[in-house]
Amino acid sequence: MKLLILDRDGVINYDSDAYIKSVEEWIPLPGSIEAIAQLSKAGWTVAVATNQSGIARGYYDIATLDAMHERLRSLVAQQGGEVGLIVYCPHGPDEGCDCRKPKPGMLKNIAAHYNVSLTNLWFVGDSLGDLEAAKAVDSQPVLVKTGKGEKTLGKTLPAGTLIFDDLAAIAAELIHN
Ligand SMILES: O=P(O)(O)OC[C@@H](O)[C@H]1O[C@@H](OP(=O)(O)O)[C@@H](O)[C@@H](O)[C@@H]1O
Ligand SMILES: [Mg+2]
Ligand SMILES: [Zn+2]
Repeated sequence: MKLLILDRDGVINYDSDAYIKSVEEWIPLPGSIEAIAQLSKAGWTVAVATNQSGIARGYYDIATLDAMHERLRSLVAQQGGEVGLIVYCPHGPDEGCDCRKPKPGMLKNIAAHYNVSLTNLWFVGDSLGDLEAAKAVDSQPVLVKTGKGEKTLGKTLPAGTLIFDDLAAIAAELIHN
């Protein structure tokens, strides 16, 4: 099956150093909803793996997070597509969980859900931790320049990292090649 895993903040929606704390603050990046819908209609399953330490920090609750993801699903459905499994890490950096990126726990979870190999599976992110999570399980790290991507570009990237301007460019590449 054609499975693509996306980071959320900075890839699908605008990110903020103050966290995305409400549905109102959850604003899709230009072209991202269309890109997901087009990928979905082209036979791709689009899943999401997102760190949400704002839960542990008390900035917002699970119900609010679920409402953001319902909004994402609704917007993509309005364009004739659908969003696959959305997995999040609600823990803080000091809790030592197995799911917080750069650990690959969420990627493993999603691959197991769909019963597919992680090898060379594209994982799209804007932060170095996203790319490192992909590398840790021999998936393909893919950096977008949106969100924190431009800043991440200045760091040492995992070997073989692919770089795209945004999610729309990735959709064009995957659908037309
Ligand atoms: O990019 P994804 O994984 O979808 O989500 C990132 C968010 O959970 C937040 O992650 C935080 O990092 P810390 O969790 O505080 O290290 C900060 O980078 C925030 O700016 C950001 O909104
Ligand atoms: Mg991000
Ligand atoms: Zn976690």
